[in-house]
Amino acid sequence: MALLTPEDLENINRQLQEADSTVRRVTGLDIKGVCKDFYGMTPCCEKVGIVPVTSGNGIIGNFSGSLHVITEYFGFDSFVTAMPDVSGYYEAVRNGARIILMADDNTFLAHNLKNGKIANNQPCTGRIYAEIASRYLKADSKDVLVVGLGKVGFPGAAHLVNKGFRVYGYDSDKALLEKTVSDLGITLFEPENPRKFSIIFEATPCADTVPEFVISENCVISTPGIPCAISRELQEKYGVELVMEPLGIGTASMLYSVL
Ligand SMILES: NC(=O)C1=CN([C@@H]2O[C@H](COP(=O)(O)OP(=O)(O)OC[C@H]3O[C@@H](n4cnc5c(N)ncnc54)[C@H](O)[C@@H]3O)[C@@H](O)[C@H]2O)C=CC1
Ligand SMILES: NCCC[C@@H](N)C(=O)NCCCC[C@H](N)C(=O)O
Repeated sequence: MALLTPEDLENINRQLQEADSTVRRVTGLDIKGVCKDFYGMTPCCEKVGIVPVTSGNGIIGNFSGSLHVITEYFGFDSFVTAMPDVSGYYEAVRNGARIILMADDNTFLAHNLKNGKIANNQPCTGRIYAEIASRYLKADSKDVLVVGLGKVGFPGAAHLVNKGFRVYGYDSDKALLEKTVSDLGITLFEPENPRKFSIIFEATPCADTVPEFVISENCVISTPGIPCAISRELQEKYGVELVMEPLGIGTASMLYSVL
């Protein structure tokens, strides 16, 4: 899995605010409003214990601190434990955490100790970015292009199929693409038969994966993928609404899903 870097998380509060204003333009709701509508739940100051984890590549400098900013932004009462790992988990529970947030190099989870619900960041991220894309107020059809059908992209594509969108899928892994087309009953997107989309959802660990010939004027590109799926130049040339943020929207989706 491509790991976050401290640079990705710089000034997370500003990144979150910018993403929120884009989501408002795209959907008419802020991120909180989309989460509330999507999950049918509203937080009421649940206490969130954030536990740093030292395994694998170890602690990412501002990861826990960013989660503290993010949880507070979405109306939760959160704290980062002084200790990491098992001691940190113990500390979180002893200090009254109702929801635990913690991540190693492979899994980022939210666990509600009271109702037993547990969430994984990858599917939660895919679904919420797909949900935001599906609510685009200026969409010209129900056709959606999905680029990247992995642990984030596949759940997002499945969500769009369930919502009745016509999903055109593309992934550089041909075997995965073929299997996903048959599993989800989506349409294989063939770059040799170019067409434009007003809704695009991207979830790959590569830059510039969305080619110019699929971008329509004022389209929405909803993309958790890091680095960015299009250049700043293309974004400005087509007036693209770019929904992109490195951690907060996916974390909000996890938290709402365990309420
Ligand atoms: N913003 C956020 O909150 C989050 C962002 N991410 C990011 O989302 C991205 C995807 O994560 P995962 O789904 O876990 O990775 P993954 O490795 O499971 O899936 C990525 C998929 O993209 C495909 N791909 C790679 N390059 C491509 C290209 N040039 N064109 C088309 N397809 C291409 C791969 O074949 C793979 O199927 C990563 O960059 C990850 O860091 C992940 C979780 C949360
Ligand atoms: N964008 C959300 C998905 C994050 C994921 N790609 C990642 O970097 N996971 C590694 C997190 C490691 C955290 C570390 N163990 C700590 O606790 O600081």
